[in-house]
Amino acid sequence: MTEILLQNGAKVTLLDVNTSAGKSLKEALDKQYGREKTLFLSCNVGSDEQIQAAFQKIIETFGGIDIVCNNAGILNESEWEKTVSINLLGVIRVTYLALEHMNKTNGGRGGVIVNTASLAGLGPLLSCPVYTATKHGVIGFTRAMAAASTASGYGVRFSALCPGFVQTNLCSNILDNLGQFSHLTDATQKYVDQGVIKVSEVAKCLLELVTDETKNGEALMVTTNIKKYITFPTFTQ
Ligand SMILES: NC(=O)C1=CN([C@@H]2O[C@H](COP(=O)(O)OP(=O)(O)OC[C@H]3O[C@@H](n4cnc5c(N)ncnc54)[C@H](O)[C@@H]3O)[C@@H](O)[C@H]2O)C=CC1
Ligand SMILES: CCCCCC(=O)CC\C=C/C=C/C=C/[C@@H](O)[C@@H](O)CCCC(=O)O
Repeated sequence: MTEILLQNGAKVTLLDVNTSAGKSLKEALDKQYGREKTLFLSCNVGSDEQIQAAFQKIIETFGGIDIVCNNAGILNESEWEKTVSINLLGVIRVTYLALEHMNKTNGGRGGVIVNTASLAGLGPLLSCPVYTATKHGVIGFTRAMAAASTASGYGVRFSALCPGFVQTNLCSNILDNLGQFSHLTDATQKYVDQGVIKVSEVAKCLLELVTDETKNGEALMVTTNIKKYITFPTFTQ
């Protein structure tokens, strides 16, 4: 995701609780894109203070915040409260703190916030009900924020990215983290066996949500053979 943003002219700040991984990635990106194009800051999305400090440093370094990608996430059905704290509460926390800087009614210059949900945010994944709940929550929060932003004149677009299985560390460790639902490994594997998508495909979808200014309140589903904007039921007469 970082690379596609850099390739399209953005300067990118990487925020991650994993300091060693973040520093290593920064070193690699420096060689390819130049030291001035990226910044790495150690940051736990569970901490208001760390997020606020990071945003302050970003503004000092790059002058403002135009794009936020809430991508931090875990899957651990044993440590389910931590899963909620990071996957859902972290998205809400970062969004609200970013809005303080991006909101046009607050002196900001607007922008776009893309939240990484999941296919499990659109349908229940039986082996990880809490993960499923967090991702459903991310989609609901994102869509509500999009409507609130439009109605309030914030000038900030919000959309959710809903990938199927993607070849990453999280995907590699899934079956170890199903907790009381580990007996449903085979059922989960069934979905994995339907195909795993490349990170580059997800990144292209991110770029579309960032650059297409008509996209607000969207949930973009991407799997090995489907890419579609989800239509949700409406209840107003
Ligand atoms: N891998 C997959 O099959 C899919 C993943 N997703 C979502 O994509 C997002 C990225 O996950 P992956 O790249 O797959 O997993 P990953 O495990 O490779 O990356 C997750 C990143 O989040 C960071 N992180 C974890 N807790 C954090 C915290 N408290 N504060 C800051 N950073 C924290 C980790 O250090 C790691 O760098 C997650 O939200 C995940 O739920 C959605 C659909 C499919
Ligand atoms: C096991 C956790 C995976 C963590 C990474 C992901 O977020 C991957 C999500 C990938 C697939 C999710 C599939 C969800 C399927 C459900 O919607 C299922 O209920 C579909 C039922 C309807 C159907 O099969 O037609």
